[in-house]
Order: sequence, then C-alpha cells, then structure tokens
Amino acid sequence: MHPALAGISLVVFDLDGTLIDSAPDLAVAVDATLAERDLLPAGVDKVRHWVGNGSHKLVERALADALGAAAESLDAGEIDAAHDRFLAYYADAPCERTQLYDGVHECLEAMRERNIACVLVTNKPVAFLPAILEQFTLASFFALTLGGDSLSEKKPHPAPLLHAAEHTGVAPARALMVGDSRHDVQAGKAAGFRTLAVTYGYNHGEPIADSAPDHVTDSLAVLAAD
Ligand SMILES: O=C(O)COP(=O)(O)O
Ligand SMILES: [Mg+2]
Repeated sequence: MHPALAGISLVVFDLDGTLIDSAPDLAVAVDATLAERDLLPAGVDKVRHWVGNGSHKLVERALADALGAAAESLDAGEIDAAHDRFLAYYADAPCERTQLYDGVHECLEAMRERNIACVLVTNKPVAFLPAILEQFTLASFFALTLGGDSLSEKKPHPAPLLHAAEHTGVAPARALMVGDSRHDVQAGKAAGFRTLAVTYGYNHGEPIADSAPDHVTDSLAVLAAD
C-alpha cells in the first residue's frame, strides 16, 4: 500500500484539478461573461491559474486581468454581477469539455475495497456538484460532498476538513487530504490531516512541492496499488 495511506481511515478529495480537469468548461463560462462586456477572452491557460478559491475569486481575477486593474480596485457590485452571469453560463454546460483524470476511478474503487471513507471537499459552489458527480459516476464513492458555500468557511480554512472528520467519526490524525493546490495543503495541515498533493492540477502556476505536502504524486493510481 502507498505510504500516504498507512493508518488512514478517511481520505478527503479536492475536485477541480485533482479528480477532474474542469478548466476548459470554466474558461468557456469566464470568456462568455467577459464577452458580454466586450472584454477579450482569458482562455483556458490563464483560467487554470485562477481556479481554487471558489467561483467568485475566479471571476474577480478574470475581470481584473481583462480590465488591467488590481483586484482590490474593482467595484464589489461589478464583481457580483459578473459572477451571477458566470454561474448562469457554467450551469448551462458544466461538463462538456471537463475530463476525469486517469487513475481516479481505480483509486476510489480501492478506497471502497479497503473500507476507507471518502469525502469530497471543493471550493466550487455546491449547486454544480450533482451534475458533475453524475456525469463521471462519482457520487456513490463519497460519504459526504461539500462545496465552497456549504459551510461558512472554505479551504484553506480547516473547517470543511474537520467537518468531514466529524461526520465520518475519524480522528484528523487518521485522515489524508488529497488536492492540487496550496489551499488544500494548508487546509490539511491546519486540520491536522496528512497531506498528499497531485502535481498535474492547478496551483496558481507554482510547484505544489513549495507547499511542503507530506507526499506528492503525478497520478492517483498510486493509491490503488497494493
Ligand atoms: O475554486 C474552485 O471553484 C474549485 O476549486 P477546488 O475544487 O480545487 O477546491
Ligand atoms: Mg483543486
């Protein structure tokens, strides 16, 4: 068994950039939002760097970039209005270009066989989760799924991870956080979880090793190995 799983009874998985490559659909919704305001498209490469702090931050970063302004200088009402438009566009097509990463299903199957509880903790709005989980037949693997707006705090705050531990009755010391961004690693450390980071996701253009996770992998398939 992979050393990250030694003594582990709960694995909390991040979604975007960890289980699914959702940036192409997020970019379509961002670009449609910008186009309504006659702003140039951001494109998927930029959007990849902006995912991870929830959809509101994604839209704020996209607007700031398109307007050549500092995020702090934007009007809050302007960001809220653009965010509403983004949510409408994304709701129309949340999984047309999104792909499941290799190794995800075999990893989740292996957790099920080993009786290791799995919980999904994403900063994505919870309203999008049913359609995405159904599209990739992921729903049945999770004891609980939390979005960025499910609780009053989201990652990098440890609250959603501690909620997952409490919900499954597993002590944080026996839990592992698996994610692609520094926010996942920070939340995991703050919650007293062990941390495993994937190298292929979105991390604001920084190497995830800089966040000093306990383990790093380039595929979740390693968690399925004997
Ligand atoms: O920022 C988002 O909307 C999603 O991010 P996460 O699934 O990587 O937490
Ligand atoms: Mg992520």
